[in-house]
Amino acid sequence: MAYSVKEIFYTLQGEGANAGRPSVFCRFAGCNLWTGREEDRASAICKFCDTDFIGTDGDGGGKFATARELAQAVAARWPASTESQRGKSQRFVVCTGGEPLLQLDAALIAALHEEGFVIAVETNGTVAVPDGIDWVCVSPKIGSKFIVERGQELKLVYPQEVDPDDFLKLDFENFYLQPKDGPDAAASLAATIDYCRAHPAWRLSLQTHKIIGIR
Ligand SMILES: C[S@@+](CC[C@H](N)C(=O)[O-])C[C@H]1O[C@@H](n2cnc3c(N)ncnc32)[C@H](O)[C@@H]1O
Ligand SMILES: Nc1nc2[nH]cc(C(=O)O)c2c(=O)[nH]1
Ligand code: SF4
Ligand SMILES: [Mg+2]
Repeated sequence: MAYSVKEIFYTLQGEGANAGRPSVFCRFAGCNLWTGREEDRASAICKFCDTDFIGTDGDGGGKFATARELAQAVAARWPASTESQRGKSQRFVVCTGGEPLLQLDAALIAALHEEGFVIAVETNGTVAVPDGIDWVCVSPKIGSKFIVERGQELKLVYPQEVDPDDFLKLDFENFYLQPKDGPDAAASLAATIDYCRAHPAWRLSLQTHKIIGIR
């Protein structure tokens, strides 16, 4: 199948349990919870998205005809001079979007593994997770049909119209609350800090890339 990719870039994972880890980000175009157009935001299921995921015109973006071609484009972003530290490749790719699981399939998972990558995904939890992904981060959106009940990391944007503790029964290794960025960012941060202090099963996830001014 062909893949539509907004952008591919090398940065540090900013969020959650892998914050600080050098990573290639592969941002797929398109989402099932918002068109990405501002005029549709108010009527979207997911209304607080901070990302431009429309089209394939970003840095390193494009339409890729095969899994192998896309995996090679991801690998080309990993700096060659850093190969094999501490006796092994540190190659790490974060598949995000948009909603990456609308496109990430078995062929692409195999091709990224062949290129030596550990594969992480950032997903909204409405699409079944294919086998073989190494790190699954699920970020539920209230109002959507949530189906992914296990993974490495549940990262809930806060506040939303839900009690976060309702998610603690699910089978995740890490539970993070991430303050909702946007017009009420300061209030969201304060509320998130309060919630974590009162409910210590949760840890604070800051969007550190925004704080330090990288992508
Ligand atoms: C842009 S989404 C793409 C992946 C997937 N569609 C999802 O929602 O998980 C990547 C991450 O950014 C988070 N995010 C999006 N908008 C945000 C905002 N305004 N404030 C904080 N986190 C946000 C999402 O919840 C998700 O964890
Ligand atoms: N540095 C950095 N870390 C991130 N973690 C999740 C992101 C995303 O948009 O999925 C993101 C992003 O856009 N940049
Ligand atoms: S589900 Fe993810 S990509 Fe889609 S609109 Fe929401 S935050 Fe953005
Ligand atoms: Mg982002």
